[in-house]
Amino acid sequence: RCRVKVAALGRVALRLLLRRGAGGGRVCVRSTHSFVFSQCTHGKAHSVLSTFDLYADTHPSLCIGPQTGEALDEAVARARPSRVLELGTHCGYSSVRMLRLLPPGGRLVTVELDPLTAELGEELILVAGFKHHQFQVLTSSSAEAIPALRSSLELDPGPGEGLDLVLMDHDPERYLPDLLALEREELLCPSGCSVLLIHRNQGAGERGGLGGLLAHVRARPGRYSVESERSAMTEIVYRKERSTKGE
Ligand SMILES: C[S@@+](CC[C@H](N)C(=O)[O-])C[C@H]1O[C@@H](n2cnc3c(N)ncnc32)[C@H](O)[C@@H]1O
Repeated sequence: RCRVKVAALGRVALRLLLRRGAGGGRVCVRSTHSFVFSQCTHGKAHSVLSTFDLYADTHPSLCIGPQTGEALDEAVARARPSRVLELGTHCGYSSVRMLRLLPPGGRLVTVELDPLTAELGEELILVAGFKHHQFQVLTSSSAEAIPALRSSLELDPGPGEGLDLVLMDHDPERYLPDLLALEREELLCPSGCSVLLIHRNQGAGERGGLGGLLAHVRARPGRYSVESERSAMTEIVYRKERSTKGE
């Protein structure tokens, strides 16, 4: 009876260890960076991405991963953006995913609050083969970065041109205030801007920060439409040039 109890305890301990290793433990930016840096083929974006995925198979990770990554690839292919803003760089996984799909002359500005994460993320984007004329990492909160974005994006003053795509994967409580700030600063391209919102917890779409944003969007059908909702990503499209009756 004692052997059976010890074996059962062993199984519980193993399950806890595995759960902690694959998802329940703490995300370590340094460990993610050093694994990807040392295991990938430098200069190859696809190798950097698959090495991130390999790491996430056995370690806690905040990267969007391959499934949401595919939904992101499709949204980028549809929008064919030249100017992209990402809020929440982390280690650069989604930055690399988007950069590899941008046309020549395309540019990504990615914003990361934590200085160490921003530094390590920037290094992995360079390791993937991208150059500083293609991307810029801004070490700042989204709230501070947005009012200063016009110069980083090399946009002319005033409306007319702007961001073609925005990926929000930072803090869901900031999704609505940051969208409002992007509108206020006239940074969203008036002829169409895809705004991609990552929601990691199932059902979170209708709660908390993302819920507030979707309520704002649905209340303004002349300006926004919800394009798709799949694989933990909701895509909305902003357009200012069509009829804005009642706004
Ligand atoms: C979930 S991770 C982003 C993962 C990334 N999109 C990927 O797939 O690799 C969120 C990141 O946003 C950063 N962050 C959180 N709040 C932020 C804010 N207000 N402004 C800028 N970055 C923020 C965090 O430090 C973290 O690195």
